[in-house]
This record gives sequence, C-alpha cells and structure tokens, in this order.
Amino acid sequence: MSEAALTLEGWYALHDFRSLNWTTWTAADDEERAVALDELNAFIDEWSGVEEAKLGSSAWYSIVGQKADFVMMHLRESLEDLNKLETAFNKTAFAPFTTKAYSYVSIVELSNYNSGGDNGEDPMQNPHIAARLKPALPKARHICFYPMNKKRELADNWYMLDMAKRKELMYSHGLIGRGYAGKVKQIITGSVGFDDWEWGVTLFAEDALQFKKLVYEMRFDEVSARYGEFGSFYVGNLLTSESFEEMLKV
Ligand code: VOV
Repeated sequence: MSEAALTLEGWYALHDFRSLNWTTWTAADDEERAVALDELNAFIDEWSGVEEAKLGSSAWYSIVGQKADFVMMHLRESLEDLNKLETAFNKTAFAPFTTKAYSYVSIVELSNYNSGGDNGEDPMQNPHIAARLKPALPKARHICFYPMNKKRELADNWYMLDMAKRKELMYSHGLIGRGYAGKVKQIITGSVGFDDWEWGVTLFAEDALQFKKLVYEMRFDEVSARYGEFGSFYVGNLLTSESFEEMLKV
C-alpha cells in the first residue's frame, strides 16, 4: 500500500453559490426590495467582526455566466458554524429572491509533500503555516473556483504512486505555482468525505487573465496533465454592498 500524504487542516469552507430570481425581484415593490437589501447587508456586516476576532473569513463575489449570480465563500472553525451561516442567509428577507445554484463543502488543507519532514515541532505553532490554514480571504478583484480529483484509473492511479514519486511530481507543481507569486493566491481545500470531488481550488487575482495563464501552464505539468480531473469552473468579480445594490437596481 502506498503511504498517504500527511495533511494539516485549518478552517472549514463553504462555497455557497446562489442565483437571483429576476422575475420576483423586479415584481417586488420598493419597500420589499429595501427590506430585503437591509437584511442582506446586516447579514454581511457580521462577517467583518468574525474576521477581526480571527474566527473565520468570508468573501463575496458576483459570478459571470449562467452557472450562478454570486458566491459567498465562508471559512469558519466548524461545520456547525457553516450550517448556521447558510441558515442565517436563508432566513433573510433577501433569500426568497434567490435560488440555490451550487455549493461546495471542504476544509483548508496543506499536505506534507513539500515539507522537510518531521522536526519535532508542532506545525500549528508555526505562524506561516497557521496563516495558510486559517487565512483572511484576500479582497482581490477576481475569484476562480473549481473542484478537482486526482485520477484513479488502472494505468494512471495517483493513489498507487509511491510517496517519493508523488513528492517529485508535486515539487514541479509547486515550481509552476511559485512563478505566479504576487499574481495569483491559491487556497486548496480538501473535500474527500465532504463533497463530490477530492479538492476545491480557489484562486484570487487582481488580473483575471492570470487564472487562465496559471491553469493552462499547469495542464502541461504531469500532476495535472496525467492525474488531474476537473469539475466546473466559476469565475467572478469582487462585490461590495454598493456594487451589489448597483447590480440589483431596477
Ligand atoms: C498559485 C500557485 C500555486 C502554488 C504556489 C501551489 C503550490 C502547491 C504546493 C507546494 C502543494 C503541496 C503542499 C501543500 O501546500 O499542500 C500544493 C498542493 C496542491 N495543489 Fe497547488 N499550487 C498552486 C496552484 C494550484 C492550482 C492552480 C491547482 C489546480 C490544478 C490545476 O491544474 O488546475 C492546484 C492544486 C493543488 C492540489 C489539488 C494540491 C493538493 C495535492 C495533494 O495530493 O495533496 N494548485 N500546491
């Protein structure tokens, strides 16, 4: 049996994708729409307190294309916290104007492929590692999310490669990624046992074109070229209360 990579886990993650029901939104009167937006803003205003208390982080982006209209990405200490958040949204007067589009449940994950090995230290006490496991989501202009698997086919089975080979392959993956330092920030969340794919990939960038450049370059790297399997891609733009209200103005 091949040796499993050791993983460190941080905050639980929920990507909550919603679509707007333009028919009911445009049919509502000004008063109904104002109440709905007030309750939505009150819900969103709570996120900054959670982030300041270092108990989680949330981000809010519009989605381009027909898969969804916006996504709320939440990182929190527990699955219960995530459950409370989606329920709190569902209770707002804004929620009836939306429909559920897609969701993804996972947990921020770091694996030991690139670490030097066990040096006796508790990795959770390392501030660099802690900051990656419990990150404040960047308020970058764009987001890109997609789920992925590592292949388990007879000829190409990631899970049957030995640790040394996987380390070697992941080293090259990391090298490509490092070429995008300062341009793309990645948050890898593990979802084995939680959702339909093995990982969620969330990328943040000021320039959306860098998503295409990075994902394309990685397609030629063996980890992705041979072993990567990908789900649907969601790409979007940073939202603020002002830009969301602007988008909803009728
Ligand atoms: C933005 C750049 C970037 C950088 C620097 C980077 C680096 C690294 C390192 C150093 C490591 C290993 C240690 C760890 O940190 O866990 C990883 C791990 C991982 N990655 Fe990555 N990755 C990037 C970016 C990046 C992208 C764009 C993708 C999607 C692949 C694609 O083809 O679309 C990806 C996937 C993953 C996955 C699924 C894992 C977990 C694999 C596992 O088997 O456990 N990743 N990744």
